[in-house]
Amino acid sequence: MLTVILVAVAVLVVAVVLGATLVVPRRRRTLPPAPPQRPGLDYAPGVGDDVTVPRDTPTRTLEDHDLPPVEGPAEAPTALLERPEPVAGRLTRLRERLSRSQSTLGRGLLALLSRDTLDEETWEEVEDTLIRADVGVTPTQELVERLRTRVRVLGTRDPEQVKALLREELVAALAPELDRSLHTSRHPEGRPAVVLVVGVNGTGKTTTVGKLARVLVSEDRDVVLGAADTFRAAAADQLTTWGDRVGVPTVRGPEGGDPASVAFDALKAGTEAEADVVLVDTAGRLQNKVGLMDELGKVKRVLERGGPVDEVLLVLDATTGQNGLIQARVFSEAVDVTGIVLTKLDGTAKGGIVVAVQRELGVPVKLVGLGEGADDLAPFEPGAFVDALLG
Ligand SMILES: Nc1nc2c(ncn2[C@@H]2O[C@H](COP(=O)(O)OP(=O)(O)OP(=O)(O)O)[C@@H](O)[C@H]2O)c(=O)[nH]1
Repeated sequence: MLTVILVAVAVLVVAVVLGATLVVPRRRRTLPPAPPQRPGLDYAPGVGDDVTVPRDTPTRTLEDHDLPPVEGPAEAPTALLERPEPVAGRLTRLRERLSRSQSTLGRGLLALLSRDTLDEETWEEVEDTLIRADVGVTPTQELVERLRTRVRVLGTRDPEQVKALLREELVAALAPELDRSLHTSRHPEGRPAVVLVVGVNGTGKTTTVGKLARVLVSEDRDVVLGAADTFRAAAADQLTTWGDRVGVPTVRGPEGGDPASVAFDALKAGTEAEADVVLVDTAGRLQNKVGLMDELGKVKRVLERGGPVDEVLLVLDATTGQNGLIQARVFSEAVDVTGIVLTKLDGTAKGGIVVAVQRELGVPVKLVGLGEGADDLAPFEPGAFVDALLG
């Protein structure tokens, strides 16, 4: 019994001691003092507050932050634009290419004229060489006749002098007196100049519009492009790419849409943007003459609402020779061509097509394409062209 009483007392004592240890600290346990409020972090600092209270976390660097994803181009779009070469510097470079590709004509003529005897047979060979170079029969006969007379009158066979005479006659055959300037200036009454570019698909029409846009941009002109070649969707894409490269907007329509409506929209956009010039690319399929006339006539009429179209440029591929002349004839009946662009002169050993086509249409070659490079379009200059031909 005593043992039981002792155990009970011991249990009671242990319970009291444990309870005391558990209760006392709990009663004493109070919340830790609140950290001081930090001006600038926990509340807006007032006068007299120490704003240099150190922050509670280390300062994060830019690398530690999760930055939002960049939308759009990382650089300003203008930084991506190409700077077209100035036209003035082009001709020398292009001349080299021309003289390389066409050296056969110049070299052939000079070799013939340097022969010991300039007999009938030699003059016939000179004629054949010029005709093979696409100069055309009548212009060739006229040229050779004049040259023969001058060589006889001169009475000399000095190669340099004969070469100088040949140069003069070739330049004369290219009608250097023709006005080859491009009318691309904004009109005083506040409307943009309008340039309509026509030609058979594949002649380099779209490429020429793109290159011409670059020429104009290099001259600080504000340009708007109209992709009225709705026949081939890729043509509009191609033109848009050309424009984008130099910051020129392109107005386009749905594939197979009305080319005249695209031309209208392009002119409207150009007028609203106060552009200097609107360049309009066309499809000009040669499916038949009536269809071509209808299509180009409609496009031209729409563009003429504000005033006459400033330039109608016919693009011809120099490598197609006589075929180019047939195209020239058909197009000139459909629209009043004001200038010719002869492309791919770099791809032909000929060059006489310039003479033939000017004669055919009575309008000047104003521009020549001398390669696939973006700035391989040069103003046509008879003297420089003949120098390149003669090497
Ligand atoms: N070598 C050379 N190639 C050229 C020249 N001009 C254009 N080309 C090339 O000729 C091909 C046809 O050019 P495009 O501009 O597409 O011809 P297009 O007449 O507009 O034809 P569509 O767009 O179908 O109407 C392209 O591969 C051009 O790079 C040039 O002066 N020299």
